[in-house]
Amino acid sequence: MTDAYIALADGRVLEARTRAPGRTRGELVFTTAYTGYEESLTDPSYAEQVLTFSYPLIGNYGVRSERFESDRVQPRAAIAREFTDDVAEWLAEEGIPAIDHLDTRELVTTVREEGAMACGIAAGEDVTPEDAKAEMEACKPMSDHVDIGAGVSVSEPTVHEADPNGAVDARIALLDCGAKGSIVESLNERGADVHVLPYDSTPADVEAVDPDVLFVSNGPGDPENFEAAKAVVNAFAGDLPLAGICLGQQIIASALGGSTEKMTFGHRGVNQPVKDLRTDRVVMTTQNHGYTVSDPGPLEVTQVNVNDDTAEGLESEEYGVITRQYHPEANPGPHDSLDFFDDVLAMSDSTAEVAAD
Ligand SMILES: NC(=O)CC[C@H](N)C(=O)O
Repeated sequence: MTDAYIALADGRVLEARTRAPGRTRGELVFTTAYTGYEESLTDPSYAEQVLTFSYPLIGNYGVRSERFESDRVQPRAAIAREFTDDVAEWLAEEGIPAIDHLDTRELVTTVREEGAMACGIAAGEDVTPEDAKAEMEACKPMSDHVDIGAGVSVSEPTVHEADPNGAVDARIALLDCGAKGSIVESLNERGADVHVLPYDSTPADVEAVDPDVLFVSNGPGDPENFEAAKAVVNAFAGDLPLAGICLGQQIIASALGGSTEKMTFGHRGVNQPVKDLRTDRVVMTTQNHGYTVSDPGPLEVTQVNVNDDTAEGLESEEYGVITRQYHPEANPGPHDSLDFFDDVLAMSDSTAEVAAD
């Protein structure tokens, strides 16, 4: 039954079935992840996007909040060939439109060829193709969401205490530009206290924490719009070890004089091959990004994507920087690169002291 429409920026309108009603708009992207739909749907990096799953059946092992990466569903809408009732009910409760029974292969091929694009969705009783088109026409380009961090960051500093059995003793200031919960957990379980700070914190706010490492999180939107975070990175570069994941890598590179650019359709999935240029070792990684570092500035590109050679890891001994474009914390996806967190904590003085004891 057709009771839903998706209008694409290329002028087409596709018919679908409503699984959760509503009207909305966003940047149409796809993930090839075949597992981890709860984690993906709660990843704050998907804010202002409409997420299409290329894997055809989404929801076949239920919905459990233990697997959530934040406290709500983050994309503006979700699309699959088929959603189970569990997922459809969850999305409906959250007020997130969901549609299925459309040819998602066609949608994914379109995005691969034409790039991530504006779309509009109208789902539910009495909607028309014109409703979907009106939503699409009101959709802003991602770079116009200049204050996107405000919707996904903590509003007050929040402390997540270390697991007392963790191997290290360190304090991390995590600039929360839309952080996934697993990043905090990965640091806590190794023994680091994590002070989560608002995305627009000042250098003085970071100073107040007196951290061993400044960590810039993942997050949605165009990295060039995170002016406050770039200023914080600049204030501490060379004085404090710096680490970043995804948006964090982009912000750190840009702050230190490099640059970023938008990719055609980005990398979203759980089997992106990344090669470490120093060891020639390739690991499978989880990814979710639409921008990339095009110029690393003073940082060295230490890891690249095997498919398209884009920068996956940046480091600098001089500045004390280690960043990743992919998601070492996994969730969803492979655990092959969890040692990133050990490498980050090895940069902190207190780790060195503990190790020397
Ligand atoms: N997962 C992320 O941190 C994404 C970073 C950035 N918003 C991008 O799309 O490239």
